[in-house]
Amino acid sequence: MTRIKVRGLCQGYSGKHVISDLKLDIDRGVVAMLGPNGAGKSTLLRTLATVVPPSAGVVEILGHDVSTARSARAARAEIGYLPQDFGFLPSFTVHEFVQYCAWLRGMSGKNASEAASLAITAVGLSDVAGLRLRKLSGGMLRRCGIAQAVAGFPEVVLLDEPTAGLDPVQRVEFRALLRRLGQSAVVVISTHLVEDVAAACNQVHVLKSGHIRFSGSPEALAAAAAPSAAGDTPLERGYVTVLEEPVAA
Ligand SMILES: Nc1ncnc2c1ncn2[C@@H]1O[C@H](COP(=O)(O)OP(=O)(O)OP(=O)(O)O)[C@@H](O)[C@H]1O
Repeated sequence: MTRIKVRGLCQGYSGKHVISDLKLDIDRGVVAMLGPNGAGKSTLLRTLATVVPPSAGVVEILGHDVSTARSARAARAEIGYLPQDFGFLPSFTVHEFVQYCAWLRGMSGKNASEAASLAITAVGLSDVAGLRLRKLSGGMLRRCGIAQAVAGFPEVVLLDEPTAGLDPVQRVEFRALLRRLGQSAVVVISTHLVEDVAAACNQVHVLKSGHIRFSGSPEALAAAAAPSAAGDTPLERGYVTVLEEPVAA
């Protein structure tokens, strides 16, 4: 089943489109939205998360067309979302916060509590589960944000720059978590980091100026590299090549 289906999506701010006529089908696995600053990655994830309705076009999440409030609500129960600017409640403990976010998605209190414990363990925060969020470091807060997105193992997980602020060991552990999640859920991450794509993603879409410039496997992106392209790895060179290719008129 196509769990995320996008057709003719336009999205923007103050009447100016930052995403134009975008088409996307995502069935399973870990999928990267890779692109430079301002490409429209966060705008796309926000739209998939049903935070904002599409300006034009169709977005279907698990078969729900999210343009109406009712079907957006139905989809939201199965979406875990980590926004780029992740707001948190400083006086909540880690466990209370993750449980609260799971409860907001419609889980009962007991199930939400169990789901929170599992998610907190998955991101390596069990030792600080009782600590208030205002006491956490930036990297720990980011992991708490990831925990709330994956609590209860929703079918669709959307993570906006999830590895920002993580140290190298946490990043490696997080990629392993992504691979585990991707076995049952659709996981979409936005990132600037080709290392994240190489280590954890089955599929990558390169986004530039609101258009998809490449869709395929990380291996196919590496294979697209021009011999003269800048970059330290084949994947970086493939990414740079795709970004620099002229757009067909
Ligand atoms: N709330 C907003 N109001 C007005 N313009 C916005 C808003 N959010 C984003 N934009 C603009 O939309 C464009 C796409 O931004 P977006 O944050 O989606 O890109 P991005 O690929 O996620 O970038 P980054 O990697 O820097 O986070 C940018 O030109 C940005 O300035």
